Amino acid sequence: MDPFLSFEVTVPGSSANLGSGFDSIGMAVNRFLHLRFSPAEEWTVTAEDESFREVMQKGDNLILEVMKEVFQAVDQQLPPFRLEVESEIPLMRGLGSSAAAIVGGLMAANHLLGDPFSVQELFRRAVHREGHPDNVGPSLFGGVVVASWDGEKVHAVPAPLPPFSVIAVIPELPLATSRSRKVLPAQLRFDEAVLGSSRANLLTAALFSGDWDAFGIGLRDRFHQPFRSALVPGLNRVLQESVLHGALGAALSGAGPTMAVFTFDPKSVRQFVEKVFQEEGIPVQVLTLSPQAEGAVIRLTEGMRS
Ligand SMILES: Nc1ncnc2c1ncn2[C@@H]1O[C@H](COP(=O)(O)OP(=O)(O)OP(=O)(O)O)[C@@H](O)[C@H]1O
Ligand SMILES: N[C@@H](CCO)C(=O)O
Repeated sequence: MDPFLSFEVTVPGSSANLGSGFDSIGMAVNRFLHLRFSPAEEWTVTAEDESFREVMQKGDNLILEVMKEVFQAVDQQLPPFRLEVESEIPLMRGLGSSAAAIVGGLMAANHLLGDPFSVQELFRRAVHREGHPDNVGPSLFGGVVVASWDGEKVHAVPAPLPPFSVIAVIPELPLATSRSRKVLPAQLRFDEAVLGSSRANLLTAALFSGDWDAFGIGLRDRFHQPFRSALVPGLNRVLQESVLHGALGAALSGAGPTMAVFTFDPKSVRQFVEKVFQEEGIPVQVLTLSPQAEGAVIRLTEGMRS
C-alpha cells in the first residue's frame, strides 16, 4: 500500500483579532485538531466528540468540502478514505475550529496530490474560504501572524512568539461567527476609526518590540468588542478588571464567546476569572494556553497505528 495514503494532519487552533487587530492579527495556541487518514473502499468520517459527530451528521463537513474543492481545481476526483477527527478545539467558541478544519483539509488534499500548491497558495485558498486571514494564518504557519486581505490578495508578516500565557475563558454556550458578525455596524465614526487604528498600530508595534505595557493598551479595541459585548455576558468585566489581577490585558477571542486574558501571572488571573464567572452564575471552562510556534504539520502513519 502507498505509504503516502496513511497520514495524520495536526493543526493548531488560534485566537484571532487580539482586540484591535480585527480581521488582521491572530495567534496560534496549543490546542489541536488531528485528522487521521487511511485508505478505504468508501468514505467514512468518525469523531469521538459528540459535537463534531453532530456537525458531520448534518452533512456539514467543512474538511471534506475543502478537500473536494482542491481536487476539483486540478480536475481530479477525491478518492475514498477513512477519516478520524479528534479535536481539542471546541466548535463555535472563538478558538478557530473552522479555520483549523479548512487548513487541515487543504493540507491533506495537497499532500494526496503530491504537493502541487505552495504554502502561500494554500494560505490564499484558506483565506478565501474563511473570509479573513487572522485564524487561518496562525493555524497554517504557527505563531503570531499580522495580515491584510483585500478580497483578492493576502499579505502576511510573522511576528515574534510572545512569552506570556493565555487564560482562555470558554463559555458553555456556542456563538457562531456568522451571528457575532451580524451585530457589527456598517460604518464607524471617523474619530472612533482613528482611535481603533491607533490601538491596532500600537498592538503591532508592541508585538514586534515586546513592549507588554503598550500591548495592554493596544488590545483596547474599538472595531468589534463594543458591539459584541451584549452577546458575551461577563466580557466587559474581564476587559476592565483583569489588569487589576495580574493581566496585561484581555480580548474577545475571535468572534467569541471565549475571552482571552494575556498574563505573566496565570495563577492570579485564573483565580480572578473563576471568581467573576462564579459571581455572574455563568458556566465556563478555564484553560491555561500558550502561544504555539509550529503550524500545521503532516506525518506519515502507516505501520505506526493498528
Ligand atoms: N473539524 C470540523 N469538521 C467539520 N466542520 C467543522 C470542523 N470545525 C469547524 N467546522 C465548521 O465550522 C463551524 C464553526 O465555525 P465558526 O466560525 O462559527 O466558529 P469557530 O471557527 O470555532 O470560531 P472563530 O472563527 O470565532 O474562532 C461549525 O459549525 C462547522 O460547520
Ligand atoms: N476576525 C474574525 C474571527 C472569527 O472568525 C471575527 O472576529 O469575526
